Amino acid sequence: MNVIEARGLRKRFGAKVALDRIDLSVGKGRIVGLIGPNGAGKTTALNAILGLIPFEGELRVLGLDPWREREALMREVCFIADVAVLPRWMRVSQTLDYVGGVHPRFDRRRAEQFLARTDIRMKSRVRELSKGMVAQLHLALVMAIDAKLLVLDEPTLGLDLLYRKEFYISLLNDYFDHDRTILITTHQVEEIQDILTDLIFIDQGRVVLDCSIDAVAERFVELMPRPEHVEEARSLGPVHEHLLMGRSIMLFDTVAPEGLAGLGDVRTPSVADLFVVLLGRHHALRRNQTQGDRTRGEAA
Ligand SMILES: Nc1ncnc2c1ncn2[C@@H]1O[C@H](COP(=O)(O)OP(=O)(O)OP(=O)(O)O)[C@@H](O)[C@H]1O
Repeated sequence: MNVIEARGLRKRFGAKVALDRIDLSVGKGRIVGLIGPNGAGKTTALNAILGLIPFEGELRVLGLDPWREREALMREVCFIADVAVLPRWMRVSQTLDYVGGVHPRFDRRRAEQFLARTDIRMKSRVRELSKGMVAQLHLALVMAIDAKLLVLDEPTLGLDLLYRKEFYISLLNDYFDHDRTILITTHQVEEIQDILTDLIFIDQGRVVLDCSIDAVAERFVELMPRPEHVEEARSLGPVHEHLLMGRSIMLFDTVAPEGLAGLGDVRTPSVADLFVVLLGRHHALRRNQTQGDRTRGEAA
């Protein structure tokens, strides 16, 4: 059974379609990056998965309908939101008391062990902590809950580079195992690409790419052809080409790398480069569709 299974998932806010019939399958033991520009529908997708909003279409999370069976789902799921806040008047020890009181799967000792490795003191009040420390405390609370699915919506927003790195290292070393699944949204793709097992690009409520990181390496190749081979490389149909310091850089989709290697330097594109190219194509496609619809409308 997949941890998340969506078929034709749709969410409208009035006339605005935030999710446009998307399909998703996320298996156990995966670390999935849900990547998209502002307004793409990421938070809406997470909210549907967490049972926070009603939706159209089919959606199962850990075999449950998140909207109808939210209570049961909440026992198995943890969540850090981009607007995550902890009560500022509480002492750190009281936040542990609180989560211990409301969540049957909270292991207080685990949270304490994690916090012992930070500069956070049990007696401090939340308002005395820096933004990075609040994120660490939040992570300590969440990681001490024995959940099957952890959902992180921009968890490192506003943190400096060191805290961001530390956050993801802790997540991998202290939390992740192959029985758990992590779903992360972030705009800082470069920082998480090494920890992801899967990538989902979403734009304007639609899934633009859904594949494993291993499949990305098999499917996409970036080529910097030697000047004498530029035309030959072009004839192989790159999905994108741009110039960098006078040299052509081409992106190929499902073209055997062996055929390209003789033409220049090949490498796997970074997730950020792939994102820019695929999103650009998706925008152009949607623009053409809209123009086509308009022209057909006028003709009719
Ligand atoms: N409660 C709401 N009422 C009306 N429109 C909404 C609501 N929530 C989201 N939307 C719209 O749905 C679309 C998707 O929003 P969403 O917050 O899911 O995007 P996002 O990918 O998380 O963006 P960001 O990266 O900026 O957080 C946007 O156009 C947004 O304006």
